[in-house]
Amino acid sequence: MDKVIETEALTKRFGDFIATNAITFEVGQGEIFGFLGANGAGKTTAMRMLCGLLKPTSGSAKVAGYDVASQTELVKKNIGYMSQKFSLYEDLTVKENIRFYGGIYGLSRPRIREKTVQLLEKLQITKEADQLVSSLPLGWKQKLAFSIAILHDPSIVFLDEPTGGVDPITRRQFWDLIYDAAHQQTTVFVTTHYMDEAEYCDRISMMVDGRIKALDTPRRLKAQFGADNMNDVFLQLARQQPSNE
Ligand SMILES: Nc1ncnc2c1ncn2[C@@H]1O[C@H](COP(=O)(O)OP(=O)(O)OP(=O)(O)O)[C@@H](O)[C@H]1O
Repeated sequence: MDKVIETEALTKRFGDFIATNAITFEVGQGEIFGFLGANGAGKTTAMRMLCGLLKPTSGSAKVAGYDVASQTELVKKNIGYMSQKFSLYEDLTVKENIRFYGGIYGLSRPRIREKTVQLLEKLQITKEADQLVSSLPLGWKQKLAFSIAILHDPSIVFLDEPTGGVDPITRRQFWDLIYDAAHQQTTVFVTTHYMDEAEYCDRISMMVDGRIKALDTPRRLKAQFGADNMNDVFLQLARQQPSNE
């Protein structure tokens, strides 16, 4: 398995507070890696470091082969990122958003045109191409934001709670797009609060108070914790006493 993310004791402190505490893990090419934890567990902080947006206090990480502290521009070029408040421009049309981000990612005009047609067809929104993004339902915006995050064919895409606020069917459709990307060998690194989504991941890490407390396939985690579902695994981990390691 080619590794596209490798971290070694990656740590972020804010003053005396340790938001991400010496996390070490690897993610392979084409893997769907779920990054789970309660609110405030340190997921967004870790993800921002991996995207080259936040300098680690100590430890190290390589993403797509580049060091996240010293090669931030190369990291950013090789990843896609969809934040919780995904970054589409509401006052631009669907097509204008695609064109805008295609330009930011450095795609040529013909390539942007080609990608636009493909994307609109895939999402079945060709008719809506000239509508303002603000007029689209939330689930469509999420799918559009994801498709735009991978417009430049990055080797990894980071998704920070990409499906918040939509129903299970719409979430399921979103995950079809994730599977497609993974089949094309794009690595998907995803945080979520939804435990049904956790089941869709190849492997999952569970973070508690800045540390990774468990990391494995959903099936093995359930076996390890004697749990029927991921929610149960999550609750068991969250209930454990803080350790003094
Ligand atoms: N810039 C900052 N300065 C100080 N503390 C911060 C800063 N950014 C995050 N924190 C703290 O670090 C902790 C981890 O935050 P983080 O956003 O990484 O958690 P999270 O697991 O992503 O949570 P959520 O699911 O709510 O997004 C929180 O207690 C947060 O208040």
